[in-house]
Amino acid sequence: MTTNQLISQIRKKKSFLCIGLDVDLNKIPKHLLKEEDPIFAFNKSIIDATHHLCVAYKPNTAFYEAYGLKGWKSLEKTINYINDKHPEIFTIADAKRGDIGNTSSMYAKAFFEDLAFDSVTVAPYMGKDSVEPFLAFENKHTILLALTSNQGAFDFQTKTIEGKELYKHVLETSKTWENSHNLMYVVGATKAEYFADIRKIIPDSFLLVPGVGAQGGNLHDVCKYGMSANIGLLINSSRGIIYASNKEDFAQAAAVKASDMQKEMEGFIN
Ligand SMILES: O=c1ccn([C@@H]2O[C@H](COP(=O)(O)O)[C@@H](O)[C@H]2O)c(=O)[nH]1
Repeated sequence: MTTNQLISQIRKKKSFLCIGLDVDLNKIPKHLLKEEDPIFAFNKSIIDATHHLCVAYKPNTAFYEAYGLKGWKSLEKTINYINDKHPEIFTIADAKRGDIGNTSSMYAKAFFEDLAFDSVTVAPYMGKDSVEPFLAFENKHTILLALTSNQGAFDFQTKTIEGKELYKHVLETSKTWENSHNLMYVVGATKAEYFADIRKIIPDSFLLVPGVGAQGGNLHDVCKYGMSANIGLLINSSRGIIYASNKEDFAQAAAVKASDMQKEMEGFIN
């Protein structure tokens, strides 16, 4: 998917909501456990109930890898279902990959070719040659971890090196890499006070923003300080939406939560 297609979808739906599909068999409604593939059955119901309210879905691969081969099959069925039924929706494999170039190329093939995701999250720690193999895929997007939503972000990412915080080095240096137009960045909603500085370095790039809801981040502040001329935000909520109810009405309850967020977002789109 091109960035322009993503922007058109945002303007059409008046939403920049990304729903995180982080499926935990201990949290889904009990009646689904008798299905042949409970994870896919859960995702299908959530997608059917929310696709008109969001512009992106983000399965975190950990929640599928934890169930071995069966989990990976559920992930494959989920991405195929989204791509078949709602090809306009942007898909994110939250896998946080990155390795020596030779290995990164295989990660990129796995997520962009085999699973046909539009984007994958990648850790910047191993540098240019670990990220460029992902960037080589045109109309696929590499979402680099810049300033994450967790407390541990302060261990390294905000430390000053040569007069500048590490996350700023990540933003500035990554802009010089080949095919950097295919980059987006992860910035946590819990770090709203950093958005103005971040926008000085990357005014137009899309930011994937996790951390609203369950982690305490605030949608209003993220929009106020993080929005670009072309919106430039994908705000993710996972647990806050998909576990709104653990009863038979779980999909409708998820749609109500997603609709509340979409309505708040609508106010920021002109
Ligand atoms: O900085 C980061 C990067 C990724 N995540 C992931 O996003 C979702 C958040 O889930 P919630 O239930 O809405 O808290 C999850 O998959 C994280 O692994 C993040 O939270 N922060």
